[in-house]
Amino acid sequence: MGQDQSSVFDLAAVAAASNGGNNDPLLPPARYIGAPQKPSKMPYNKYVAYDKQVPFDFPERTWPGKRLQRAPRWCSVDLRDGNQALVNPMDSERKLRFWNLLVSMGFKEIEVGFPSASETDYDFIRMLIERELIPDDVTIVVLTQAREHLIRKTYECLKGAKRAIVHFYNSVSVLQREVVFRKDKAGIKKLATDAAALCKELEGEAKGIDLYYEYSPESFTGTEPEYAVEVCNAVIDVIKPTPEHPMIINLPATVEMTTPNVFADEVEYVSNHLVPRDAVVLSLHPHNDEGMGVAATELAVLAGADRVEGCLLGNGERTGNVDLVTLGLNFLTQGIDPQIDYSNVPEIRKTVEYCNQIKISERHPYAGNFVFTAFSGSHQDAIKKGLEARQVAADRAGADLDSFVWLVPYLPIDPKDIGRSYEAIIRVNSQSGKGGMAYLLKTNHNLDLPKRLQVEFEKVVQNYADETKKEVKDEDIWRLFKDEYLPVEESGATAAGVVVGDSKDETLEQWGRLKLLKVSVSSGEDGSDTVLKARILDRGVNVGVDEPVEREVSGIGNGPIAAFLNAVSNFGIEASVMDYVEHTMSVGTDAMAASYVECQIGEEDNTSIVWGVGIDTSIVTSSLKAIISAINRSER
Ligand SMILES: CC(=O)SCCNC(=O)CCNC(=O)[C@H](O)C(C)(C)COP(=O)(O)OP(=O)(O)OC[C@H]1O[C@@H](n2cnc3c(N)ncnc32)[C@H](O)[C@@H]1OP(=O)(O)O
Ligand SMILES: CC(C)C(=O)C(=O)O
Ligand SMILES: [Mg+2]
Repeated sequence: MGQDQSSVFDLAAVAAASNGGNNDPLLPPARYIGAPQKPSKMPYNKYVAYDKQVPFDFPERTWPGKRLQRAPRWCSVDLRDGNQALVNPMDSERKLRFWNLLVSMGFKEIEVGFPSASETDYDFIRMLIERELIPDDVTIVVLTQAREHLIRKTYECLKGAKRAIVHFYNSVSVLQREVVFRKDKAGIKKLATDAAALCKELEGEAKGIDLYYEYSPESFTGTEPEYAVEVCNAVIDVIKPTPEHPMIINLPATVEMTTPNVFADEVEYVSNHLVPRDAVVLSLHPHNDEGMGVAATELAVLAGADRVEGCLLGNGERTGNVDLVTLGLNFLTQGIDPQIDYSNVPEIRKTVEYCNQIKISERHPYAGNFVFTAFSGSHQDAIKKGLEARQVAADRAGADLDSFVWLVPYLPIDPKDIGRSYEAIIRVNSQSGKGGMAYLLKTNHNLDLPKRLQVEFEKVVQNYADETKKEVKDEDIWRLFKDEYLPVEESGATAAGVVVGDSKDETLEQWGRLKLLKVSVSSGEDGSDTVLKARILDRGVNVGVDEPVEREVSGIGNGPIAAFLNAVSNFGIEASVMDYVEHTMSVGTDAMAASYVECQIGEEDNTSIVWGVGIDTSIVTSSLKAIISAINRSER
C-alpha cells in the first residue's frame, strides 16, 4: 500500500471519533419503566460500526420475501476447519472415526484437510486414497493457501484420487490487505488469479482425477462486496468452469461482523454478479463470532446460496463454524428433508465429542442434555397435555403415532426422530407445578392421578423441593408417594415394573393405623345389599406405642365401598366417599388396578377431606385399600 493512501486505522479512528459506532445520543430514549439506564463504562467508541467499515447498500434485495424450500448442498469442514481449531488436532484414528461418521450420515462433500500444513493431514488423505476408503459418491476437498509451494504439495497429495476439489483461498478484506499482505486491490487479485493459473497448469500432473475447484475470498465479511465480486470473477475467468463442470465460489464469514440481514444482502449481490452464474456453485462458510451463524446461513440461503460449509455441533475456529446439526434439523422442522441422516444425534454427539475432545453445552440445540427437558410447571403441563392430545388425534385418525404430525407445545421436534427419548422431558424442581410429577408418576409408575389428588400431592413434592433445594428425581417422587399414600403396604407385588410398597425400602418407615389383611364380599340374603367381612390390623391411634390387634369387622351397604365404610365405623371412624377413580395399570393375568378415593373423614365440625390410594390385583380390594389410605392419612 502506497504512502499516500490512508491507513485503515486512520479511517476507522475518524469514523470512531465522529460517532463511528451508530451510537446516537440524540435519539429519544426507549420507553422504559422505573429508573433510566445509565451510560456504562464500556469502551464502545473504540469500535466502528460495520456499515462504516464496509459501506454497502442493496435495495434490490429479494431474499426477505422468500422461504426455505430445499436443503442446500452440504459440505463438512470438520476434518479441516474444525480440526485446525483443536488444542490437540486429531490423529489419524480420530480423523478416520470422524470420516466414517460423516460418510454414514450421507455427506457427499467432505473437506479432509490441509495437506500442505502437516504430515498428519497429508498422510490421512493418502490413506483415504490408497486404502480406497472414499466411496464413489463422496468427493474430498483439500484446502491450500494461494501460495505456489503449498499448491504443489496439495496436488502431490491427491495422486490416485478419483475425484477431488482443490480449494484455494486468500484473504481479500480491507484490513488484511493492509496489515497481512501489504498489497493493494490489484495485488491481492493477482494472488488469487496466479493461484488459479498454477492450478490449471498442475492439472497435467493430476491425470485421472476428476478435478474441480473452489475459491474462497477469505474474510469476505470484511470486504467491499463489489471488490469480492471482481476477484471472484477474475478467478472464474482463469478456471473457466462450465455448467457441466462448475466451480465453487465460497463466501466465508471468516469473522461474523454484522447482522444476518446484511450478510444476506451481500450474498444476494454476489450471486447476481458472478459470471457465468450457471457455472458457479455459490457456497457459504459462516462462522459464529456474534452467535448468529445459523441465522445468517438461513437468510443467505434465501439470498441465493447453493451450498453450505460447516461443522457438526459447531466446532471450528473461535466460536466455531456454523453448526450443521442445528441447520439440518431446522430444515427438518420446516418439513424439508435435510438429506443428511440425523436420526441418531446421541451417537453423532458421542463421536464428535470424542474426536474433538470438546464437550458441548447442556443447552446445545437438539443435542444438549437439557433440550428435551422442562423444569417449569406451565411448560410441563402444556407438554403433558400436548402429548396426550396428539395421541388422541392420532387414534382418531387411525394413524401410526410415530409418523403422525408433530405439534407439541415447547417441543419443536419429536425427540424420537433424532434418537432421543422422552425419558428426560420432564424433570421436577421447585419451579415445577403438579404437571411434572403427574407426568412422571404416569410414565414411570402407571399411575394416572386425578386432578385434585395431583394438587394435594404436589404440595408434598413442593415442600420436599423447597427443603432440599435440588431437583426432585423420579425415585424421590416415588418414595414420597409411597410414604404418603401407601405406607402400610408390604407385599412388594409388581406389575408393569411397579413395586408397590417395596418392603426392602428401608428408608421408609411404615406408619398408619389400619391395614387391610383380608376381605370377602357377598350379596345380602335378598340379593340387594352387599355384605362385607374384613380382617383389619389396628395398630392403634398411637402407632408403635399401642399394641397391634387384628379385628374381624363386617358391614353392609349397597356396594362393596358402602359396606366397607359401614365396617370401619366399628373403629369409631366416620367416612364418606366424595370422588372415586380407578384404572388398570397393566394388562395380563397379574394386572394391577389403582384406585383413588377422595374421602370426608370425621364428623360435623371435625372433618377433613383427604385422598387415599390403593393398588391391588383386585379392583375391589384396591378401592378398599384406598379408603384405608385416606383414613390413615386423616389421622397422621
Ligand atoms: C480462515 C482460515 O481458516 S484459513 C485456514 C487456516 N488454516 C491454517 O492456517 C492451518 C494450517 N496452516 C499451517 O500449517 C501454516 O499456516 C502453513 C503450513 C500452511 C503455512 O505456514 P507458513 O509458511 O509458516 O506461513 P503462514 O501461514 O504463517 O503465512 C504467512 C505468510 O503467508 C501469507 N499468506 C497467508 N495466507 C495466505 C493465502 N491464503 N494465500 C497466500 N498467501 C498467504 C502471509 O501473507 C504471510 O506472508 P509473508 O510471510 O510474506 O508475510
Ligand atoms: C479457508 C476459509 C474458507 C475459512 O476457513 C474461513 O474463511 O473461515
Ligand atoms: Mg473457517
